[in-house]
Amino acid sequence: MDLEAVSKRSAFHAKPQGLILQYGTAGFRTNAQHLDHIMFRMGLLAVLRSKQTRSTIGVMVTASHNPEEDNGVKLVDPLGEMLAPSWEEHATRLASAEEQDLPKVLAAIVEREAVDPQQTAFIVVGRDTRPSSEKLSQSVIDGVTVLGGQFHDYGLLTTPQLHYMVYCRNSEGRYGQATIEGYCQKLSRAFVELMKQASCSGDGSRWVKVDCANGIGALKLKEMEHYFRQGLSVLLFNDGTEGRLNHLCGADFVKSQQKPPQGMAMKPGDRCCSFDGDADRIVYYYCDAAGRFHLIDGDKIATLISSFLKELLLEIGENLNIGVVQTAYANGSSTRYLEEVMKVPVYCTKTGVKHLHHKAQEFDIGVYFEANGHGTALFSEAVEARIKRLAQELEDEKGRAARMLASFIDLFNQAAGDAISDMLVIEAILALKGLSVQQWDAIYADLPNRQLKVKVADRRVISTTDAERQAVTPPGLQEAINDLVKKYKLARAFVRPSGTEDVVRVYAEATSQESADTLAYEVSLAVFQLAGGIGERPQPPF
Ligand SMILES: CC(=O)N[C@H]1[C@@H](OP(=O)(O)O)O[C@H](CO)[C@@H](O)[C@@H]1O
Ligand SMILES: [Mg+2]
Repeated sequence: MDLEAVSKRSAFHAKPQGLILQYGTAGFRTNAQHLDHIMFRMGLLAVLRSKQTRSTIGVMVTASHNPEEDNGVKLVDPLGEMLAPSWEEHATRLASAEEQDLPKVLAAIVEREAVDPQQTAFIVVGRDTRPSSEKLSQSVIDGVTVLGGQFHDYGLLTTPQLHYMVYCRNSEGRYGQATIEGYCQKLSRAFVELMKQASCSGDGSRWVKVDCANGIGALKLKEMEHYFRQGLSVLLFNDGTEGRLNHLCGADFVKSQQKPPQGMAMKPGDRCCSFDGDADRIVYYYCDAAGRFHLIDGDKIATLISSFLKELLLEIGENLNIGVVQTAYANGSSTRYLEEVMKVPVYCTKTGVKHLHHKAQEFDIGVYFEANGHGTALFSEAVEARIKRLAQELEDEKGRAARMLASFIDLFNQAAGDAISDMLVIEAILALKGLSVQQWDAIYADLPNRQLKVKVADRRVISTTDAERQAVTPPGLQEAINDLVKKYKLARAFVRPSGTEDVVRVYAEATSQESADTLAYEVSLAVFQLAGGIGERPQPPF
C-alpha cells in the first residue's frame, strides 16, 4: 500500500481545518459542501475493510430523508449489513485526521485490524439523485483506486439495492444476481407468483399511489414497474420531475407531521404510501370519508407481516421461532397487540436499524421495523432451505401455504429495509387476505403520542439504559420523568440524545392526544432544566 500516493492524492480532497464529523447512526451526514474529503477517506477505509474481510464492501452516497443540500455516506458490510461498530470508530478517526496525520491513522487501522496489504479489495458504489451525489461518489472512487482497490460503480441506486448487491456478491450468487435486472426479477417473480394466488379472491386490478419524495425511488419504480405490472399498478407522485427532494413530502415528513405529502392527489379510501429519499423507508396512509388522515406506520406494517407469516406457518404445520423487534418508539398498542393477541414475542433494541437487524438474526424468522417505516423480515438459512423443500414436497393447502411462504422469503430484501420490497410484500398480503387499507388500520388503535426536540449544550450528558427507555444521567432526570408519567393513565415517556441531529429527543404517549402533548411538553421542560438546555425554553406543542 502506497501511503505516499495517498497523501499526494488527499491534497485534492483537502479537509476543512478543524472540521470534526462523527460516523453516526446512519454514517456521515451534513451539508454536501463539507463532504468531499470524507468521501475520499471512506473510499480508503472501504478498501481496508474489504481486504480484512476478503469480501466485497459497499459504499452508498446518500443523506436519505435529509434536505437536498445535504449528503452523506455509509459503508455496507459483507452480508449487506451496516458497518461493524469497531470500524465506525476507525471511520470517525480517519475522517477527523488532519492532512499530515492521514498515513499514520491508516497504518494504525491496518495494524489494529491485521489487514493484509497484499489482499485484493473490491468495492461497489451507489448513489442517490442529489445534485451533489455524482461528484461525491467520484471522490469515493478516487480513494478506492489510490489504495489499489477494484470497484464497480452502480451509479443511481436505492440504498437497499446497494445492500442487496453487496449481499449477492458475497454469497456467490446464492442470494441472487448482483445486477438491477437480477433485483427486479427476483422480487417481481415472487410477487407475481403470490398475486396469482390472490387473483382468485377477485382482485385483478390493484393499484397503489406512491409518493416518491422526489427521490431515487421514482426512477427505480419506473425501471421495475413492467416486471410486476401483472400484479400491481403504481401511480407515482413526487417523482422528481418538479419538486425538491424530501421537501414537504416523503415518509419522514408524513410520519413526523402526521399529514399527507404535498403533490399527491388523494381521494377518500385511496391506498397511498410514501418512500423516503433513498427508498429504505415506507409508510402507508389513507383519508376517510370525513377527510381525516390516517397513518399506518412501521409498527402496523410489522404487525401485518408477522401475523401473516405466523398464519402461514400454522397452515404448513411448522412450529418455528418467530420474533418481532422494535425500538422504544414503537406505539404501546402495537406491542400489546403483538404480545397479547398474536402471542408473538416482542423485543426492544436501541434506535438505529443495525441494532434491530442484529437482534432479528437470532430467530428462525425475525421481523423488525422502526416506527418510521424502516424494516424487513429475516429468515435463517436453515428455515429458508426447509420451507423451500416443503414447498416442493407438500401438497394441497399445506403445499400452497409453503409455496407462498417460499415466495415471501424471496420477496423480502433480507439485506436491509427496502421500501420497494416492503411495498410489494404489503400489497401481496393485503390482496391474499382480501383486506382493505381501513381494515388493516383497524387491527388496533394507536395510542396518541408526541415527539419533541430539546436543544442542550451537550447532548452527551444524557446517557440511557434498558434500550434507551431509562435515563441514567444526568442525576434526577429519570425520577422527574417517572413523576410526570404517573400523572397520566397508561402513559409512557422517555428521552435520548439523537444519533443524527444535535438535539435530545422526547417521546410521550398516553390515552388522549392532549395528555400525550402535555406530558411531552413537561418532560421537555425537565430535560431543559436538568440537562443544560440552551436557547428558548421549550414551548407547548398545542
Ligand atoms: C426517532 C427516529 O425516528 N429516529 C431516527 C433517526 O435517529 P436518531 O438517532 O433519533 O436521530 O435517524 C435514524 C437514521 O435514519 C433512524 O434509524 C432513527 O429511527
Ligand atoms: Mg432512508
